[in-house]
Amino acid sequence: MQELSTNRKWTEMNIVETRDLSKCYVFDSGLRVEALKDINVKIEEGEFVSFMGPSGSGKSTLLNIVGCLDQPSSGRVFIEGNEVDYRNSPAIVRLHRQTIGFVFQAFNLIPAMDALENVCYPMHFNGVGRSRQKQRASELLNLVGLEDRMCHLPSELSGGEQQRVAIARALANSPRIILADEPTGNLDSGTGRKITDLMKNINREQNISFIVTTHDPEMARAADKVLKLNDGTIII
Ligand SMILES: Nc1ncnc2c1ncn2[C@@H]1O[C@H](COP(=O)(O)OP(=O)(O)OP(=O)(O)O)[C@@H](O)[C@H]1O
Repeated sequence: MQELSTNRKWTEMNIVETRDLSKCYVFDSGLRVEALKDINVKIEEGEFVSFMGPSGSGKSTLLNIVGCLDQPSSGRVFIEGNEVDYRNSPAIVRLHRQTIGFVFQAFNLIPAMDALENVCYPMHFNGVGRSRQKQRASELLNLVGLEDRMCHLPSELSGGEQQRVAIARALANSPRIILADEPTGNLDSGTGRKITDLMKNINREQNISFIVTTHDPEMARAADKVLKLNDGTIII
């Protein structure tokens, strides 16, 4: 009883929390890669947090586990105070539809859909009406500076423009958390700054928590908190 009430207190202020989270990849050869070792992080609602660290330090692995795209080897993850059960597929789908938005490093846009339709797509699964989908998608594409590219296919957009569509798509269902892997990594510095400002404005205005892996000092400066990883552990 006492343990339960302590757990509740610990989680209620945090939108994301990990406890002793570890990830170990084991290969057929017997080789083990300890990508994460006993990670404990607490991210408050509305916080903008950056994960920084050298290549291979575990940033993407941590982001993917928090985003329920991958499972930990051991340890626990709490989203909005609820422990994630990685075996409960319907619950994971709900988290992906309603709570967590993603920006992937490789964009992951649907090639046959234009920019507007790519942003509409996640809203379709949340039962948003067609005209509202188009209105919101159009507003979001305006926000990321692509008002004159709405009818372009991904193949007709630059890498930077595709990433901006991906950011607009991540915002489509007004998630509580956006997880972004190097969101400005493929943008020129001016566009990157606009995207950083946009993310920060949305973070402030809508109280959406952002967790971002980045090497970009501008993005790190925009963060409320920077967590530095090295060799699978948090060093700050
Ligand atoms: N699917 C996988 N199978 C085996 N090892 C993996 C896998 N994914 C990541 N790793 C290993 O886990 C460690 C952490 O990788 P991760 O991609 O999380 O690092 P990162 O900090 O995001 O790096 P980068 O900045 O280059 O993207 C690395 O040693 C990597 O080789």
